[in-house]
Amino acid sequence: MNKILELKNVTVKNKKFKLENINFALEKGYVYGLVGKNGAGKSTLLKSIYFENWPYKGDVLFSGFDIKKNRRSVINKIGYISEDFYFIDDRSMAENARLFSMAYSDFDKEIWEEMTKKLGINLNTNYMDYSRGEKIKAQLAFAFAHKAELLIMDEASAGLDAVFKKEMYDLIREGLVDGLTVLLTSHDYEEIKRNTDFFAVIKDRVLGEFKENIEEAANEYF
Ligand SMILES: Nc1ncnc2c1ncn2[C@@H]1O[C@H](COP(=O)(O)OP(=O)(O)OP(=O)(O)O)[C@@H](O)[C@H]1O
Repeated sequence: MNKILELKNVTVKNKKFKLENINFALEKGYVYGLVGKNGAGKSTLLKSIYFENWPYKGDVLFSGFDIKKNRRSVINKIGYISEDFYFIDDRSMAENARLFSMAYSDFDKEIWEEMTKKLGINLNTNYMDYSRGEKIKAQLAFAFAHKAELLIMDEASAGLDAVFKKEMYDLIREGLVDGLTVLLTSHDYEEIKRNTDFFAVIKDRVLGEFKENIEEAANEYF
């Protein structure tokens, strides 16, 4: 198994909530879906993997490297796509890309220009003036431009129009061929069923195993 992300005995928590004993490994080239009711802990888990200020206990390995010890290089290879991503609100997207690209060693300006053009992103608009869908488009283009190997997508597709949703999953499918891996959450059962290869359910503060059969996973959910 060519593991891109592995969690070993991980505990994530915030002031009111704890998810313990999380163990899973994601193989490269697949889409993994996390399912769970509102408040189940999906975002807490994803934020803890990506953001330094969401500490966890246990080991999180990216391509075998401990994230805590190799944060800078690992973050270069992860695209985090959600409302929580941190572009600067009162700067244009062009300025945001200029500033943020400095932190990404593999940022490819040509891919950025090609993707933003393809997705119809107006780079002169301030980030805060984008609609929710436009923000997600910009984040996705940015992640592809810095050659992310893992996309963590927290409710990224919520509220997207049908055309962009299809475009987004088409881009993901193309990326999978080159070894991209995606870990996503969504509340849209049909969408997650159509676009995800493995599913895991968080229920009663426990994360179940990733399974190929969504019906089986969903039995635990409903
Ligand atoms: N910063 C925080 N401080 C305190 N409690 C928090 C914080 N963030 C989340 N929580 C609580 O932790 C629990 C898990 O929340 P989380 O956002 O991870 O769930 P979720 O599965 O992503 O939910 P949703 O599907 O509604 O987005 C909830 O009870 C929530 O109220």
